[in-house]
Amino acid sequence: MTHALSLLNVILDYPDGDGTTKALDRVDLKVPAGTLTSLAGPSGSGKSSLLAVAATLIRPTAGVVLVDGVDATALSLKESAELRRQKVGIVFQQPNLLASLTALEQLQIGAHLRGEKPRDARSRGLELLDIVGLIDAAHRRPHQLSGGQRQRVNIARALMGSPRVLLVDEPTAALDHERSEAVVRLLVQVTREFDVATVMVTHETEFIPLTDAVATMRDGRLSAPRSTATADAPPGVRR
Ligand SMILES: Nc1ncnc2c1ncn2[C@@H]1O[C@H](COP(=O)(O)OP(=O)(O)OP(=O)(O)O)[C@@H](O)[C@H]1O
Repeated sequence: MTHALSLLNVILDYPDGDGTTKALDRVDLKVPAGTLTSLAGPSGSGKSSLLAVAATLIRPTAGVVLVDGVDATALSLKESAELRRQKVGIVFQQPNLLASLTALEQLQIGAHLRGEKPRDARSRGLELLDIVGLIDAAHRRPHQLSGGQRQRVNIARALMGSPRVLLVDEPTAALDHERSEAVVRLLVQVTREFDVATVMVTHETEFIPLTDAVATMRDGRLSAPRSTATADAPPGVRR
């Protein structure tokens, strides 16, 4: 089986006064394309650090990060930025949409920066807005969208560059229960549809059964991912 994302024996030390804080301690994680792994664990356990290393935003102290088979830790900063641009989509907790741009324009701006043809970017943007259920809101600005709709734009924007790896940081933190479940279901759907390897940090354990696997961080150590296929879904959560 090929893994679009692999972290092998990854260590991340942050300087902390005279010593260091071990944010990631010999972490191993392999995420096959087309699957979504939930990342759980208490505050301060290292979840955001893991996402940042997987996103090639932070270089680990030791270990290997393979993105679509390429060792990001062996690249120059410029080369790893290019790898990130081509292969990694990131969905931050807050959508951080630009207030003056429509939903479609939020998607087009990244494509413009990547030098893509405006016409191609427009049609891909519309296709993605359709997939996330926002085709009728394509020309609305952020203040005309609900929190759930803004998060959908955020997800569509992360998919614009056709990433191989999608990293999602607590996408439901600001949403009510119904919208949270819809966003997690959407993430599973796009993971399948675009055959992307997705990692989602979440505190909402009740939605984990909707995803393919779960791994738990504790004090920088990551448990081996466990398939959710046999896990009992909590009442009210349909698989
Ligand atoms: N830039 C930094 N410099 C120094 N220490 C840091 C830095 N970022 C995180 N840490 C430390 O690394 C450890 C892991 O933090 P991290 O933010 O990855 O955890 P987390 O599980 O994402 O927490 P939360 O759920 O609260 O976001 C913590 O001890 C934290 O204090």
